[in-house]
Amino acid sequence: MSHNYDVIIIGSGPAGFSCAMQSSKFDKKALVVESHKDYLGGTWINTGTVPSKALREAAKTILEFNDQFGDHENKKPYERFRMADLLQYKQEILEKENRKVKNDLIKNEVDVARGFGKLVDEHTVEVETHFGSTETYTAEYILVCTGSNPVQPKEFEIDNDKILDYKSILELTHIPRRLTVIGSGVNAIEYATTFAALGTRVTVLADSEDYLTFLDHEIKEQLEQHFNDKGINIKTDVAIQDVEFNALRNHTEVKFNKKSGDQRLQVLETEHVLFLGGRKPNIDGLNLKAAQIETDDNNFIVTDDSFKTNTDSIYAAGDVIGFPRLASASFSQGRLAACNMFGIPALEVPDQIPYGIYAIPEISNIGLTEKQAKEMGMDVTVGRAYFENIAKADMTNHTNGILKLVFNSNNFKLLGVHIFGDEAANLIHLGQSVMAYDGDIRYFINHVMNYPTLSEAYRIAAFNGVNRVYKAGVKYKNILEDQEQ
Ligand SMILES: Cc1cc2nc3c(=O)[nH]c(=O)nc-3n(C[C@H](O)[C@H](O)[C@H](O)COP(=O)(O)OP(=O)(O)OC[C@H]3O[C@@H](n4cnc5c(N)ncnc54)[C@H](O)[C@@H]3O)c2cc1C
Ligand SMILES: NC(=O)c1ccc[n+]([C@@H]2O[C@H](COP(=O)([O-])OP(=O)(O)OC[C@H]3O[C@@H](n4cnc5c(N)ncnc54)[C@H](O)[C@@H]3O)[C@@H](O)[C@H]2O)c1
Repeated sequence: MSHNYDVIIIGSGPAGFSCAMQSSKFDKKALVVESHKDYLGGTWINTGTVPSKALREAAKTILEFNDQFGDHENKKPYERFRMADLLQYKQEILEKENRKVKNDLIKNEVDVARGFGKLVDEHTVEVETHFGSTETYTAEYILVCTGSNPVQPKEFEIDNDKILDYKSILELTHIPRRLTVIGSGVNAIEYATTFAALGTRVTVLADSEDYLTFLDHEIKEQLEQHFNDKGINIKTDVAIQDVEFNALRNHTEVKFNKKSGDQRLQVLETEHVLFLGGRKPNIDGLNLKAAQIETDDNNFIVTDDSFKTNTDSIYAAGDVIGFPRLASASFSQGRLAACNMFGIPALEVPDQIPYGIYAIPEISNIGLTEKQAKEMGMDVTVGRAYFENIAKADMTNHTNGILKLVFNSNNFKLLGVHIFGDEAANLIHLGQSVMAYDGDIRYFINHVMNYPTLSEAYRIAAFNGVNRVYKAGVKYKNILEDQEQ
């Protein structure tokens, strides 16, 4: 049977975009269906990764300026900088990234259908356009990559004025003096530090006993120290009872209690509340049952390692299939889905992927934490470098940071890298490459690296680790010679 397209891709986020591009490079005819009226790029470009990071970069610049040159007018950033300028900066970047996606699709002859897509059967997608008409398309394969949307709070309502969510925080008209963030995921920590950088007094309320539990314990300690220094107050194990704007007192009240210990009701007065309580897959209205697509208990679409669902012609990728729900991973998943559909050999997404938290400063990690490695019975040693000992960090005034290497004490194989500090999300890739090629930490000693750079932290941490194994420095020569043989 002949179809209109080789592949129909429902959703134009990173998973859909990369599947479309890879399919087109394979000379396959692709159609992207996107329900957003104006923009391509999904959460990635419009409400998630790109705008939140653009806002963060603007806040970081303001912080750096204040830290480096002082606050001579004795004013807080929220009194000196206009949120409108920050928002305009974010908007310009968002528009720029949107144009790139649009142009790339045009250049690669990928068709785009604007409207809400739903499955009719294993090869057919119906698109309801914004004008109320319906178009039907068929393809040999379909990729479902519809992303995710915010979970709504149970205890109160988002009014998008005083009580904000993922989207409305990006439209805030002024820098608040006080902000309460509800949630304790990556997003909550990123926004908490972004607004703290702008001079906002931030409180984070987390429903769990702990947060960011995947971090190495020393990185977490650094983060908590940083929260103390910046006056960011984190309350864990909290049950929210209500959030309400009090017009008489002109502030927003958050009523909550601790889940254990003293459970008396507490009231927090704040200017704005930002609810970041997690996200759920976009499957409503997709009519997955028309193609008997299986979902798990949390409504994420189930796929195998090739991103194929239980129906042979239908693949799924990105947030809609669950963990790790990152733009970074979604790009790879979408591309690999295209390779697998069209029988082009490709490597799988490696087990070890880096995680980047764009707090100010950044946090990034890959591989085993020190505790995990020890729990697995491995003989491990760690090497540390503190940014205060790195010349580049002095020059850029970013001396608050640590890079920690976790490695096998017997053969120096690198098992994990954990960084807290400026450019951590970028720096991690050097460690990632060494790990991917099964390398050991002597790489960082034996290779000449540009100077001054923050990458010097790898060299210092490697020396520190080797020292620790050999206790005294006298055995360096042997170690380095061993490796050359
Ligand atoms: C605030 C925030 C910050 C983030 N920061 C980062 C970060 O720094 N790094 C990182 O790696 N990840 C980050 N993420 C996560 C990242 O944005 C997502 O993992 C990624 O966008 C998921 O990509 P996707 O392709 O699955 O879906 P999306 O990007 O969500 O795109 C899905 C698209 O499908 C469309 N769609 C949905 N249903 C239909 C339908 N039925 N018909 C047609 N179209 C439909 C939607 O309109 C949307 O455009 C962040 C997320 C948020 C919320
Ligand atoms: N740098 C990055 O890579 C990056 C940045 C931001 C977001 N993301 C991704 O976007 C997605 C969403 O991230 P997120 O951090 O918003 O969500 P999340 O699901 O990671 O975390 C939400 C947290 O909020 C808590 N929570 C939920 N309801 C609550 C309530 N009523 N009171 C107090 N706490 C409550 C939950 O226990 C959970 O810990 C994730 O997939 C994340 O990985 C990635």
